[in-house]
Amino acid sequence: MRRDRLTDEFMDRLRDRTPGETEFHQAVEHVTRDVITIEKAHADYAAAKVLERLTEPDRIVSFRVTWQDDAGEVEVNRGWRVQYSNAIGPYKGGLRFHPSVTPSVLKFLGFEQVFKNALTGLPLGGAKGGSDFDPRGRSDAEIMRFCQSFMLHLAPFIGPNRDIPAGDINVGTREIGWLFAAYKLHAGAFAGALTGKGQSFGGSAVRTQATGYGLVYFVEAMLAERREDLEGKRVAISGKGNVATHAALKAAALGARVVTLSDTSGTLRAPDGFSAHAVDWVRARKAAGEDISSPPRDLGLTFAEGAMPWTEEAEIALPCATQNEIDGDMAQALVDGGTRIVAEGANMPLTPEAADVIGRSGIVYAPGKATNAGGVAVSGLEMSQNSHRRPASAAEVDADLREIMRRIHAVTLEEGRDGDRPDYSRGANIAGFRKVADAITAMGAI
Ligand SMILES: NC(=O)C1=CN([C@@H]2O[C@H](COP(=O)(O)OP(=O)(O)OC[C@H]3O[C@@H](n4cnc5c(N)ncnc54)[C@H](OP(=O)(O)O)[C@@H]3O)[C@@H](O)[C@H]2O)C=CC1
Ligand SMILES: O=C(O)CCC(=O)C(=O)O
Repeated sequence: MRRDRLTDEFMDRLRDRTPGETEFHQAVEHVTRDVITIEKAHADYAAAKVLERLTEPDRIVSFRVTWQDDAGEVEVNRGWRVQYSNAIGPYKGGLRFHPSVTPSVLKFLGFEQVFKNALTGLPLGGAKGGSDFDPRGRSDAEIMRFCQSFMLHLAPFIGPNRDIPAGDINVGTREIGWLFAAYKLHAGAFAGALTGKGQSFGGSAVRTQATGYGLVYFVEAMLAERREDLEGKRVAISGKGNVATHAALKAAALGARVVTLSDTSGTLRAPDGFSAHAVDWVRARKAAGEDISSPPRDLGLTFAEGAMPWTEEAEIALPCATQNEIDGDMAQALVDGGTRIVAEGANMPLTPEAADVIGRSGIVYAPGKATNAGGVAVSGLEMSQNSHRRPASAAEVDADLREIMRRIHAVTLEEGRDGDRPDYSRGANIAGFRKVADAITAMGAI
């Protein structure tokens, strides 16, 4: 990573204030290197101490979640909601249920969400929440009871004009249904305090697909800049969840050959490209809580235990699993394999070492805060539909999503033009920062 004295001093102060929060420091440093000189050059931003304010969440709600397992035993987990910034709109961002969830992880995700949501052009503040609850190996009834208890604790702090959670890792439409039912009981009212709802009770068409589709629309726009398209391109994707599988389906529909999907057990390879049928099989494994190690013969897939997708030759790489999934060695494998574009479906999938390797290579890199913003953008559209009490058709939402992703691409490119090779990362950081900074400075010191 580029080094500069101002950022190093800023980061030293942050690390002193927040010891041990490594994921949070990683996310903040990435943004700070691009925006600290913008803040210093802008007298209002500097006087308002925008960056210092943006490295402290508005508040963190922390709670105990007690629930009963199928054997009747009491289980205790921890839950949090990081309400990061509501400078440009109500708090908005997903809920993650995974044993790796900590306040540091949720602070990094909330921080990223602030800039991402600003880039959508919609009035959405940033937040993130979740629990260290591990749904793996739990029955449906146990997961439902956990969701109900989690929401009883969270409900007093959210609402349609206050904070609107949605899904993230291990929180899909099914969990949102259980969370929404508990919210509705608590509030004594039917209000759009969650997005990603089922379409029969206020959910938007295309929200489930939106992050993966949006990622591919962004890549389409990157290719169009070079007068290219997806036809015939080899695309390596990691993950087997919501984002990965919908990115795979959309990329294949636009003519690309998707050559990998993966989970924590290993990587599935499809030298001739995943068919929609093969992607459906992967989705079904995820829904059943099972790994992808035994694909049926007729799907044309081979499984490599413990392997990652990045040694497979591909022009385009879409990491869609989780943070820090690509380390320096895997980034080098991407460079050696001739990858030309890395666009992030996951939030912060590159370690700092991987970001350095890719930064020094000729790869064009686009960060998650721009490329995976399609999910939250359609959540914003769901909020509008709920307020108007008027659902939109799938065709309307998909067209809006594509247009929003094109606009995000245009804005990040405009701010990130750098010779022949666009710096989308710098563009996204600066464009997101300016929007939030303008709102913060306009509101004075409070
Ligand atoms: N859902 C959304 O709308 C949005 C999601 N994102 C981001 O996208 C990423 C994926 O989220 P989502 O698809 O919703 O989550 P899901 O829960 O649907 O899927 C996540 C999948 O990733 C796999 N995985 C986790 N770690 C690894 C790893 N190291 N290597 C390979 N596979 C791994 C898991 O495998 P296993 O089953 O083995 O654990 C799991 O199946 C996250 O970073 C999330 O924050 C960003 C914007 C919006
Ligand atoms: O739709 C939302 O509010 C959540 C999206 C999300 O969590 C994300 O963009 O990482």
